[in-house]
Amino acid sequence: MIAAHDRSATPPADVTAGSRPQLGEKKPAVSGLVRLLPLLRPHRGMVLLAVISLSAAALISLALPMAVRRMIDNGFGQSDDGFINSYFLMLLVLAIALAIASACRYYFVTTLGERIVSDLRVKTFRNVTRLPASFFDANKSGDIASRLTADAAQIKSALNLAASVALRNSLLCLGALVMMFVTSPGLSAITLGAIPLVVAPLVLFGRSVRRKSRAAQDALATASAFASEMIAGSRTVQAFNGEAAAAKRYADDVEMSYRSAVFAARSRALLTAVAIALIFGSVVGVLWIGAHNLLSGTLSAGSLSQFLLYSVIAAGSLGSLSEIWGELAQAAGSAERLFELLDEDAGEGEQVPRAALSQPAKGAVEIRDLHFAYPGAPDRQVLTGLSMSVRPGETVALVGASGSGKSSIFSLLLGFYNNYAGDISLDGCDVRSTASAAVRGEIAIVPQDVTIFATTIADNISLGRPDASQDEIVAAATTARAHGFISELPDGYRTVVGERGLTLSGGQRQRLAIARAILKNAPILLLDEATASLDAENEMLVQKGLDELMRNRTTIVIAHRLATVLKADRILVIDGGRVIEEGTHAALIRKGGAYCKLAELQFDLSGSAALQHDAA
Ligand SMILES: Nc1ncnc2c1ncn2[C@@H]1O[C@H](COP(=O)(O)OP(=O)(O)OP(=O)(O)O)[C@@H](O)[C@H]1O
Repeated sequence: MIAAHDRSATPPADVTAGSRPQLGEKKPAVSGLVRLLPLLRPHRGMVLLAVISLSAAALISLALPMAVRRMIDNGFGQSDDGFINSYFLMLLVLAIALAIASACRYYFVTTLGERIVSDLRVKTFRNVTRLPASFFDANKSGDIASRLTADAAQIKSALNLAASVALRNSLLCLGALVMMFVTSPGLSAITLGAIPLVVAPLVLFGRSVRRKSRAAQDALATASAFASEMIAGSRTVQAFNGEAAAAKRYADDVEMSYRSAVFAARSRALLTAVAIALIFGSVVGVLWIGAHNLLSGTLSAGSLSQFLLYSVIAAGSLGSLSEIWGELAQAAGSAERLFELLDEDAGEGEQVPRAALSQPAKGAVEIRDLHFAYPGAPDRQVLTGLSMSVRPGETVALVGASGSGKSSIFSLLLGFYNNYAGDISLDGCDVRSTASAAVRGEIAIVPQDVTIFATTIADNISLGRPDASQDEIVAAATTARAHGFISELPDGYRTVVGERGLTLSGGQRQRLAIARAILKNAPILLLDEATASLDAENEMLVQKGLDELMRNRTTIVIAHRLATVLKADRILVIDGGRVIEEGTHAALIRKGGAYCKLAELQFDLSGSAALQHDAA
């Protein structure tokens, strides 16, 4: 029987909408580091302490030249012994105060930097975990990880080093300029005229450094993404003798990042040279005029010394500001990359939930006229008007050629993609207008490709119910026929499994996944059977676990074995993204249509000749 719901229809226009851009395709945000400021808000107390110690250190530094002037004009000029002694004592006290203030400045600013970057990492990661499947289709996991590590580290070092020095030098520069005016307005006016000449090239160069360092970070992220993929797949790489090719590709990527970094370094070096030459050139010029003023008697020796010291402070702090400017520009590139991740819209396409699932859930699934294309390949229709319904407690098997769209149905049921046309409902509730978490709470999935995390066996089983008791975990594992092998592990349920469960066999990983689904105890079960990799004993154990899991639940199973289709209440044959046949195994074999041909290929039907006879 051809599926009653099968309707040919041209796909609605919006099916192909929703193509998701890759990270880095967007225009860089101009806000840069300024966006870090709101992160300071929760740490106001610490900010205040940092500002106080910073200002204290700057004020003390600024007081020193005044002391020098008074000493030259009053102490040395009038050979006053007592005056010199008390001034030196005061200088010592100032030096100690400066040391304490500088230490506090370093401590508070560094701690703030660490705090902000930690907060930013946590916030960004939280957002990343909520992003839709289309985001992960379009972006490499290594690149995302590199933003959370390398870019965050870059921001931290800029904040720790540069922000502390930058703020201190800005204060010093400003204070020194004011004091220069107080000391000698004439000389200061000449100095002021030189400032735009110094600042303009710095700003211009800063922009180019930022662009170049962003390119270096992007290139490094590409290399890191490739490296983490290769490390994760190291067994496959080695089995195919692909080490040399992988190493070469990584070397090429790293070389690219090196070249971008050298480019950025060249710009920064040039920036530093230009800044120092401009700043000290103007200081020398101004002092030359000051020396002539001293000779003509319009300026005292003490005042010229004071002016000299202030101009050295101003020039020195401007000089280091130019270096820090480069560092800050580099960090702005990193901040941009991190904020891109933070700004990714986790709720893309998700409307405000209007519907709520009825409780207790019954487990009815209804799909009507579903059209769907993956956002990354909007021109390729994967589902083309698929309709199916599953009653509560029923077991439905999906069969079909590879690539016919079976797993895509699971992805849509779980709400991973919203850019489809047609209707999907659970217990009469539209999936798209129900909160994703509520929909996913009703579904347990055992995927073909089981994901096991590098944590304890117990944590792996309780993924869907972190609050489950040890007894519940053991009970689920026992039902899934996993308790036996877990008990033999060195630390039992507390054994930490290798990354992606590599220290476990394929069958053991699958039984853990079944235990995970049993513990979740959801009314709807999605099962992507995977038996090809299992030996007979493991297959039997996995099958027993699955049988327990399927009892009294709505089950949709992508069937890979004959035993499953024989047990299913109904079989749906999927072809080209729609249901083309529907019925029991016997009925479909009798019909001699698409299922009959598929079953001969997919399941070894030679052993079931009797069954075919029966059907006939
Ligand atoms: N994330 C994705 N982005 C783009 N295309 C995809 C994506 N996932 C699957 N596809 C494509 O969608 C089509 C249907 O894939 P699907 O995984 O649903 O098939 P399937 O019937 O489950 O196949 P199999 O039995 O081999 O697992 C395939 O052509 C596949 O290339």
